[in-house]
Amino acid sequence: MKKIAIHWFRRDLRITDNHALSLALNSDYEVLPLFIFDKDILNQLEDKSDRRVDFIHQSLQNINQELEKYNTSIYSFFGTINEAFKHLTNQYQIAEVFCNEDYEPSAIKRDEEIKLFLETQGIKFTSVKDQVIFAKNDILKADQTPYTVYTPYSKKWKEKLNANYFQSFNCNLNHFTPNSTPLHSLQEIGFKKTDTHFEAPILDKNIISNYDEFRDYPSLNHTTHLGVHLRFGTISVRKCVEFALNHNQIWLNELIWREFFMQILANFPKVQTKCFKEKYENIAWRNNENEFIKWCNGETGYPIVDAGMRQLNQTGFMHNRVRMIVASFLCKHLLIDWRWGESYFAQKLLDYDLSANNGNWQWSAGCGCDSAPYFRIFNPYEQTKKFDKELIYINHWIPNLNDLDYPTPIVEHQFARERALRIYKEGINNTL
Ligand SMILES: Cc1cc2nc3c(=O)[nH]c(=O)nc-3n(C[C@H](O)[C@H](O)[C@H](O)COP(=O)(O)OP(=O)(O)OC[C@H]3O[C@@H](n4cnc5c(N)ncnc54)[C@H](O)[C@@H]3O)c2cc1C
Repeated sequence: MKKIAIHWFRRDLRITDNHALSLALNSDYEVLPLFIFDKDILNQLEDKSDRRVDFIHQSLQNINQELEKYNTSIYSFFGTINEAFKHLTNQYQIAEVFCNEDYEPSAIKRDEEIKLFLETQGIKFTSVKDQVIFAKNDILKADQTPYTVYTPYSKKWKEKLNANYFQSFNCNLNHFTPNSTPLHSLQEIGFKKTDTHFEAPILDKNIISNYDEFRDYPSLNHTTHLGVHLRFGTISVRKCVEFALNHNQIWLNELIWREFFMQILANFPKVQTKCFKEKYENIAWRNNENEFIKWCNGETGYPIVDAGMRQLNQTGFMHNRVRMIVASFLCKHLLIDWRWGESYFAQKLLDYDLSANNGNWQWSAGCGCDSAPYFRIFNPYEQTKKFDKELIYINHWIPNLNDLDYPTPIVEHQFARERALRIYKEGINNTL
């Protein structure tokens, strides 16, 4: 049997400018493209119409359409990662497995285990940087410790950047091994098609060039919606960074925030469950379940909060400005533990990413690295005046705003603000 190499697709669902794929295709072996529908992950998803699974499935179908021209297709496996590699090592003579690095703690553990298993079989495991420009240890302070404040991190990030970092990786698509096994259907893996239409990833010059001017107004929808594509690698971050450099520095800053939070999670994995600033663990959250349900359903009686939550529930997306408002509202106005909100977003967001979600929730709650100070409490009414003055966004998501059945405010703003200030202060001082 001829020896082959495997390219294991994970968060890199594209066949151009893909680092690990380019290495595999340049190796001495023909390459089998692999995707594993990982039961350990899929079983955790309660909603069988999960938009992320649909997105992944559609992206794999798109890749297969391209691969057809090269007489191959993705070899899909439905099971656990261990089962997949046991099966593959029985089925094929594998010389090497290539993949792109994934920096989430559970993925790091998974990759270490698979690497060990493959090595016992005499198979090399090669994993390389692809989803970021700078990974965990690439941008460090002079004393070789990680940055925990964004501004100096981003300054160093920009100083270090040069054209080599965003050079495209050439993928020689003629070097695949033939394969004709069909992709598992959504049904076969226990999921359903959703009603979401996924736009192809586009670096839209109009949106990006004017990003700084319009990005904060939710009704204008003037952001790129590339979050999901960066999350699953259907666009290359190198292309995005190159485009940002040429068109808009503020948009570049957003891409750097993404990497900032990724290196925070990788260097401080405790943030996955704990406040970055430990003293915030002592806040006496009220954690009222009924209020939480109202927040989730967009029934707080605060129109900008409710509009955001309804947008999230109906589409899987929420505008960044509104994400900040609803998160602040949950933690400060309702005094509900940020982890509850984080976990709700994790279920619903199409662009859900552990590091960005966690980092931004901790930022909003005041307990994260480089957070908004705890006494900065967004006033939802003032935010509306500034960013949705004509109520266009609100009216879109709450057509019955003026009807009698629209709820009255769940809590009075000034009262909630003072309560939050008191409870936060008491919590933080508890440990001094
Ligand atoms: C409470 C809260 C939770 C969030 N959860 C997530 C999440 O799970 N996944 C996620 O990708 N972003 C998250 N964000 C950040 C931000 O809201 C989204 O990245 C952005 O709204 C996505 O829209 P877009 O793709 O049009 O991005 P654009 O505004 O066009 O920005 C381009 C890209 O830059 C990155 N980016 C932008 N802002 C941030 C940021 N503040 N932190 C990290 N990366 C950023 C994203 O990859 C984004 O797609 C969260 C923000 C808040 C306040």
